[in-house]
Amino acid sequence: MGGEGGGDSGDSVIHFVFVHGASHGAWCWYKLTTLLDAAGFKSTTVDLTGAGINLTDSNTVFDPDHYNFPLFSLLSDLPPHHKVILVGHSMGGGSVTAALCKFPDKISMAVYLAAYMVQPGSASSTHNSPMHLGEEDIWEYIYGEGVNETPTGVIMKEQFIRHRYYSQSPLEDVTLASKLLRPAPVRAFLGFDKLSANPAAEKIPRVCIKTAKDNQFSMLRQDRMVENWPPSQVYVLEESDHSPFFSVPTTLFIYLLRAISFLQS
Ligand SMILES: CC[C@H]1c2cc3[nH]c4c(c3C)C(=O)[C@H](C(=O)OC)c4c3nc(cc4[nH]c(cc(n2)[C@@H]1C)c(C(C)=O)c4C)[C@@H](C)[C@@H]3CCC(=O)O
Repeated sequence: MGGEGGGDSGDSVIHFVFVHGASHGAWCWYKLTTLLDAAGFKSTTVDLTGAGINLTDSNTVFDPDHYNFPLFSLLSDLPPHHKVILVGHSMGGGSVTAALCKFPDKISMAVYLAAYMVQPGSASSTHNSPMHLGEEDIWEYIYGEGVNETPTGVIMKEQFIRHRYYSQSPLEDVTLASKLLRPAPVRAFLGFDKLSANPAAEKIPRVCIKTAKDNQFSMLRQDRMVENWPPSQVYVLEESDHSPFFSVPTTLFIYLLRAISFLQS
């Protein structure tokens, strides 16, 4: 787990839990959690299995439940009646949806930030995927089980990182991220669209925050996700690249506060 902030551990405080995207870790939320903690909210960031400072080799993570385990364990350890606002970035949206299905009574709102938002039980197929294995030359694959097998890991090639992930972000953050990104578990991701339909998960309000200057996840693709599984609120971060936690942390902070103002108390 990445870390926790906020002095008050009581049930009354609004608690955000942040889930990183592919190759990222709890570290990527440092600006946003600083803002939230200073404003009196509680924030928790998680390192999924094989990410951030989690010690597992991501090439051994084949299953979504194994990948999501640190998030599931955090949610299952919450005190009774304590609910969190779950925020997922990019492929972290898949982990958020899995958590909605497994712990619907622990989540008051799910926020998808430039994120994978696919309805559980909707028959998706890899030909709809914006990222086929081998589709573009921007990815470095790791074949942990041999070259004739499905890759076990994937990471963006160094020369594409700045443009694709962080084009509008401060250079210091690009430098930091370049040193911290780790291979992502391809096989666990391939299981993300296998969730069954879940009526309890459908009842939880979902918010989509789109990123307009995103060179990784185009607005067209983001719009398609919203059309396919309409959320209750949609926001657009006009000046954001794929990584709003670096490029526009203050606007993101304001949008999160606006989103939660619609929660029933
Ligand atoms: C191994 C294929 C697997 C997959 C991997 C993957 N997806 C993203 C990354 C990787 C390695 C990223 O780095 C990026 C991200 O998380 O940035 C931090 C990814 C995205 N994936 C998205 C949507 C999306 N992905 C898939 C499928 C896969 N991604 C494979 C299972 C789907 C579908 C329908 O199958 C969808 C909708 C976005 C949230 C981001 C950006 C995607 C892009 O490259 O346009």
